[in-house]
Amino acid sequence: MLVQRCPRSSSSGSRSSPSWCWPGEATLRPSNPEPAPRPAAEALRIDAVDVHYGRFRAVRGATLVLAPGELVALLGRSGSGKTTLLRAVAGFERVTGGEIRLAGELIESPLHHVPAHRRSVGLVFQEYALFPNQTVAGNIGYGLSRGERGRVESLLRMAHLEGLEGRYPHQLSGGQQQRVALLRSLAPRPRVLLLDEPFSNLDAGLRVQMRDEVAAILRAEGMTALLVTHDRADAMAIADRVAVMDGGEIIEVATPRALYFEPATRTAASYGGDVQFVPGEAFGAAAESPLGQLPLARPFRGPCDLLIRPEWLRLRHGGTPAQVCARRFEGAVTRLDLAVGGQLLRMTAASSELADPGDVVGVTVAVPAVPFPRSE
Ligand SMILES: Nc1ncnc2c1ncn2[C@@H]1O[C@H](COP(=O)(O)OP(=O)(O)OP(=O)(O)O)[C@@H](O)[C@H]1O
Repeated sequence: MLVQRCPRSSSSGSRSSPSWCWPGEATLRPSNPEPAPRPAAEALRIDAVDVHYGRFRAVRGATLVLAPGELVALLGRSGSGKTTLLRAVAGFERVTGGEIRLAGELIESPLHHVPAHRRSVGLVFQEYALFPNQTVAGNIGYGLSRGERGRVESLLRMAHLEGLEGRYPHQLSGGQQQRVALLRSLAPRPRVLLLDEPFSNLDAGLRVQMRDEVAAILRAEGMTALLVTHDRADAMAIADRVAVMDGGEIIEVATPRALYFEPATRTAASYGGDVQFVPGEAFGAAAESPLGQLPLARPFRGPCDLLIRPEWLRLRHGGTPAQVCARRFEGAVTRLDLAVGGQLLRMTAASSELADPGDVVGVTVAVPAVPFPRSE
C-alpha cells in the first residue's frame, strides 16, 4: 500500500467531507462507460475538476496535465485550493465535476472513484509521518517485498543516507527525516508522487538544500510529481512548470522563467515575483514610458500598463533622472523608493550600489517590460 496516512484529515478532523468522500470506500456507483485510455504521454490528467465542501466550490474547473517524469509545482496563497486538489488526486476528496486520470486510466469523476490505496500514488507531507518504532531501512522498505531489499539500499545511496539505515526516526535531523519520508514514498515506485509543502518544517538554509536534493532524487527516479507550495522560490527553483492556483482556479501554467519574465496575466505576475506597473504607449516591440523607450517581452500596441519588477531597474549614468526618496538596507540588497516622472517606483538594488535619499540618479530597465491591456 502506498498511501500510509493522510495527516491533514487525521490530525485536523475539521474537514467535514460528505459521507461518500472517504478514501477506502471501495464501491460507489457503477462506473460510467470508460472512454478509450489516453496516450501514455500523459502521466496525470486533471480535467475541469470541481471539488465542493457543501455549497462552497473550493476547486473550480482545474485543468492540468503532467508528462511522465515531469515535476509541476502547484503555487498559490493560503486557501486557494491547492491541498484540496492534491487530496482529490490522492483519493481523499471526491470531485463534483470533471475527471482525473493516471496514465490514461480514469481514477476519479463524480461517478467513479478508485480508492486511495489502489491508485499507486505516493504522498509526502510536511509532517514526515515516519513510523517511530521502525528503523530507517524499515520505514523505506515498508510495503516492499523481501526480494526488493536492494531497492532500499539503492535509494539510501541515492539520498546519501548510507550508514543511517539502522537508526530510528528520533535519531535523525529534520532534513534526514524528510529524505527518509521521500524515499519511503518512492520505494514502491508509485505512478505519481504528491508532495504537500514538504519543506515548510525546515529552516531557511536547510530548505534550500533539501529542495535541491529532493528535485535531484525525483529526477534520478524519473518520477512524475506534483508539489504543493505557497513559496514561489521553492516552486521556481525545482519545478519544470508552475501551475498558479488562485481562488480555486488554475489561472496559468508556465515554466518558472515564463512566469517570471512573461506572465500572461497580472494575477499570475504577482505569483512570479514582486510587481509594479508604469503606464506606457506600445507600438509593437517597444513602448514609450516615464522610463523612456522600453523593449517589450511580447508585441503590443496601444495604451498599456508595463510590468517592471523592482529588481529589473538599474542605477546608470545617463539613465532616466530619478530622485531617491527612501532607502532601506537589507544586507545583500537595498530597497530604494524612486520618484520618476511623477511616479513612485520601487527598486531592489545590490547593496554595493550607493544612493542616498535626496540624490538624483539615472535609472534604466535591464529586462524587457511586460505589457498588459490598461483595462485589465
Ligand atoms: N473540510 C473542509 N470543509 C470546508 N471547507 C474547507 C475544508 N477544507 C478546506 N476548506 C476550504 O477550502 C478552501 C481551499 O482550502 P485548501 O486547504 O485546499 O487551500 P490551500 O491552498 O491548500 O491552503 P493552505 O496553503 O493554507 O493549505 C479554503 O477556503 C478552505 O477554508
